[in-house]
Amino acid sequence: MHVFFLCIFPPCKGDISVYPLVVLKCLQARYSAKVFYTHAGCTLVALNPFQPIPDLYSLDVMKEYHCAPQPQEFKPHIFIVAEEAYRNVRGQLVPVNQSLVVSGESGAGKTWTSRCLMKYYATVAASSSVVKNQDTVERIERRVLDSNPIMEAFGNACTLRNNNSSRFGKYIQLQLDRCQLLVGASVQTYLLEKTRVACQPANERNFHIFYQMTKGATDEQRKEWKMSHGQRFAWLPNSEKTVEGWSLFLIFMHRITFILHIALQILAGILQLGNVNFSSSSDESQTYFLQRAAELLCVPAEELQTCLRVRMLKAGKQSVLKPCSQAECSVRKDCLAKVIYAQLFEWLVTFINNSICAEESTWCNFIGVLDVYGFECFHINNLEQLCINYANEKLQQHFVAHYLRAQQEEYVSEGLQWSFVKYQDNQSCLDLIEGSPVSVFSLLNEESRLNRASDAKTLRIRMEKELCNNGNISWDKFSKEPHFTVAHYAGKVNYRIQGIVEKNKDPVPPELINLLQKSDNPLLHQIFTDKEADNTTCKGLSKVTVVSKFKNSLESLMKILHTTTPHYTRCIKPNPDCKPMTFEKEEVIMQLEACGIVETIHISAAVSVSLFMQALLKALAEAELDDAKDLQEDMPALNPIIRERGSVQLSNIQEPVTVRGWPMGLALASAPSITVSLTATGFQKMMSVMASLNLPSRKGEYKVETNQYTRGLASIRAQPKGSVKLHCQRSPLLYADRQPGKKCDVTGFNEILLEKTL
Ligand SMILES: Nc1ncnc2c1ncn2[C@@H]1O[C@H](COP(=O)(O)OP(=O)(O)OP(=O)(O)O)[C@@H](O)[C@H]1O
Repeated sequence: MHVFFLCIFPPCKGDISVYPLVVLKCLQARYSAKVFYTHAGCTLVALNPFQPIPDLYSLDVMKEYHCAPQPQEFKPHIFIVAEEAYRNVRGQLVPVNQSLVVSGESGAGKTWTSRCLMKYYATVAASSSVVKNQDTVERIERRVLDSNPIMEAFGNACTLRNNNSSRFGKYIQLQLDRCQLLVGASVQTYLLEKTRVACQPANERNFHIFYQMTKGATDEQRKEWKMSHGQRFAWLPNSEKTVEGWSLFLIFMHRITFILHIALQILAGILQLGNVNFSSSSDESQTYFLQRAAELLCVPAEELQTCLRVRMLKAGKQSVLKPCSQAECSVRKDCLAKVIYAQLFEWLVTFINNSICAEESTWCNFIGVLDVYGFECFHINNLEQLCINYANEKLQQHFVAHYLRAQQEEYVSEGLQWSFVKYQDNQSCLDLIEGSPVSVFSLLNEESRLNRASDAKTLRIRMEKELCNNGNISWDKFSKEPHFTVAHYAGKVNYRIQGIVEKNKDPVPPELINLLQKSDNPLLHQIFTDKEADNTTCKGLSKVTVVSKFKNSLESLMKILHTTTPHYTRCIKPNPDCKPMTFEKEEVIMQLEACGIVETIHISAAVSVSLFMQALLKALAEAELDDAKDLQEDMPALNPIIRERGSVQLSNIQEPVTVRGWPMGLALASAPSITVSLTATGFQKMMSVMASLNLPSRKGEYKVETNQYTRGLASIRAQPKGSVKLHCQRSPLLYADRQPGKKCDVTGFNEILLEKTL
């Protein structure tokens, strides 16, 4: 039997690693032309300009997008995403509720984007009713928008990567009534970085609210907060820098309610607590600050001191008191501050929700905005990064499922067999992290429940033994620090084991909770008494670990996401120094990997090669030629190639070009180059089919249009020695701005590029 080759290859050669580079070039060219938004498949890529762009988000622009018959034909913009979601609700397209998922690394522009989205809805979803019911509408829009700076004051901080970094994730649900008017909102938050209260990384700061208080306090407030002029606080490093959100804080102070005053008094107590030093040489100052802290927290000073200095050990029914070492006292002090701040933040979110949430009977649909931390990989990674990256894995899985579903719908409507395409998703990585019966989380939880100090080396050995069947985990046995490495969809991350179990336990000595429950501060008393009722604090037995709590909250989020129509926006930070108009390629390429854009291209490539082949076969079959059968018999040869993405050579890349006046467009078709063995008969039949199809030919090359199936094009040329070269292209993944009023014809776009290569 002779073996011939059917080569499908795209216009120019390269390999899989070239893809992100082409996307990069396109984004860079657009950035330097001050074009910050780009569509990439079903995702909007948003580059951070790091400077205000006049009129990009003005009221007029909002109206333009809102009123356009086809906003998607306008320049890519966050308002297209906003409007599309809004119209879906209006059209009651199932699923009617929408989720706008905004992701990206710290400083990439997620909060900015979320704010833009909220302002958009506060404008367009209210405008038509202003006349009807001005008071209510004005109030609710304002209240929703006003809740932002309050929450940012408590949950944001100045970090090395962003002067206004959100240290928590949030899902804001904008509630719409039957006429799609904004009638309320609610906020769900995730994983506040509470360690920052008592420990700020070098050159970073504590939460904004503390600086706003120390700078903005009136004399009267200073007195109330027992804060002398110019007093320095150990937990407020870098106080000399400008205070983020200070002007908003002043407005906030004017409108502040009585209960928020009480909350600020508690924060003042935390600041004084931070100045308590347990070294024996500073007994006097210890008493001084401790006294102030106790007064502000409304607890007896001696009891506070005892709680911080003496540990209660349970031995059967007996309790034994044991003095703590200096280091242990500090840990207890930090723990007290963290638990107070975390509970206060939770209370604040409930407080805000109570003031902005509409009554259930008044709203019927919602648009959710999800602003979560992006994938993180630092030099040292701990439990926080594991949780964040786990959340990103979950979201990536959701994104891929959505993306494939969208493609599936398109292809099924075109009569193609979707079942042919199998894609290996990130389930095995999720199994590794959260799966049952054994996973990283289950082992951490088991270890956390044992009543003994955890040993990093022993835990590593246990992990290795229990999880060795999962290919996503590995270990460098020669590393000094015990760690484990997880191969995430966005790259490998090393997690340090030392301290991870303690973080997961997040222990709060019961003595501290008892003390806070006795507080005369009504708010402090309330939040800790309520907590006891819901069993989440450490009264000893029913402690929920950090990963369990996070997993549960993420599962609820995923449940909501699964019932909504998602829209994805990936924010990209073009340089680490937050400089305007500076595009650093290495920085961007890492984020393209981390936000899953590269992964999407891979999937798209795997999908399209399969579908393209099907389309071609279908075209041949529809020409009523039996000969296509032989080709179909050879199709199974494609399966393994498609499944093992690594063996598929991707090489159909075009440089960014200017076509038909579309600036810096990019044709990035997603059909890779593959080699398939055909039988001699198969090859001959294929050639005779080609000849009988009456295709237009140029220089001995045939051009087949398969747009009715794939919106793609192919050109086929018989090669010497009996092989066939097939150029194929599908819809570009990334495309240029579409001209207003003119439908973007992606096929036409490809056609031009194809003509160039013929
Ligand atoms: N579209 C934009 N136009 C102008 N400036 C922007 C835009 N997007 C972001 N910025 C600037 O970038 C800064 C960082 O953005 P933002 O706070 O939204 O990042 P983030 O992704 O939410 O970061 P983190 O995860 O740390 O909270 C903003 O304070 C703002 O100065």
